[in-house]
Amino acid sequence: MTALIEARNICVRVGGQEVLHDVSMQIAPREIVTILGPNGSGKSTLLRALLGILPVSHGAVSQRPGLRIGYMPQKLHIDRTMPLSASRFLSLPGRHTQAETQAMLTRVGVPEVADRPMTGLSGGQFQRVLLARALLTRPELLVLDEPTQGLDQPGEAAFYRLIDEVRDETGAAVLMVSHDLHVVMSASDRVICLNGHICCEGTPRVVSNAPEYRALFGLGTQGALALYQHVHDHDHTHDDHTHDHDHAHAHDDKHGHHHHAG
Ligand SMILES: Nc1ncnc2c1ncn2[C@@H]1O[C@H](COP(=O)(O)OP(=O)(O)OP(=O)(O)O)[C@@H](O)[C@H]1O
Repeated sequence: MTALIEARNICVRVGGQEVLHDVSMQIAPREIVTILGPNGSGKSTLLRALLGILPVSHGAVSQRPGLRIGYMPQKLHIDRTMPLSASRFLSLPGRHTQAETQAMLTRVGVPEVADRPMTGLSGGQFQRVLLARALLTRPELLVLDEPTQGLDQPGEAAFYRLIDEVRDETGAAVLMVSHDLHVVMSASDRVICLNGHICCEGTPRVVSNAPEYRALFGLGTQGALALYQHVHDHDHTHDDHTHDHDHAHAHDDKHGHHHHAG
């Protein structure tokens, strides 16, 4: 298989409830794919199922053999009573040398935090250290769960630029969850709109014009829609439909082969 990672018709149950139903997706090398969806729509669950942290109740997940993944989780609890410096934090999982951790902190733009305690870092510094940790494994796939949480808008934009640079430098594919429609729409090759199942997917342009996406995000999408209205190709074929089974697909997307009923 050419995909780095693939889910085929997976269902995932959490706490006795089916959180994901019949989800199929795959990530190709070098792609930046973003999962969008309301709170509780199963985004983190999908990442965790793809990573093999959560079992699937139906379907299958496969990874390319030997695939190296760097994972940045949504939440990471650091014990406040334990004085843990950023460089020590980075050296722990993979036994990286101080030179390696320092070089990575420099790469992600926070060389000054090496000797500072993790609990004393700002939100933006903390997220960059988490990215550095994910990058130290030299991943072919970076999995980022809401990587810009707690960042202000300039911080967020800078973080997405950094991710884009990293992809260009290392060739890693990126799969991330984000709520920031503006940045997501401009920084992703492909967007997957999730609400327990895949509602629509495709290039940002296709998804931002999909009725499922608009229904899911309602008025909150005005900014992102305004941003893309003027560039979209005025293909309004989907807008004319009123029934529920009109799922948008990316016509210019070689991976857009999913046909899910609502
Ligand atoms: N440990 C758990 N026990 C019971 N239910 C859970 C557990 N973890 C998650 N869930 C439920 O599974 C559903 C999906 O959760 P998930 O965290 O994947 O959503 P999400 O889309 O990432 O949400 P958010 O945008 O708020 O981070 C939610 O309804 C949540 O309440």
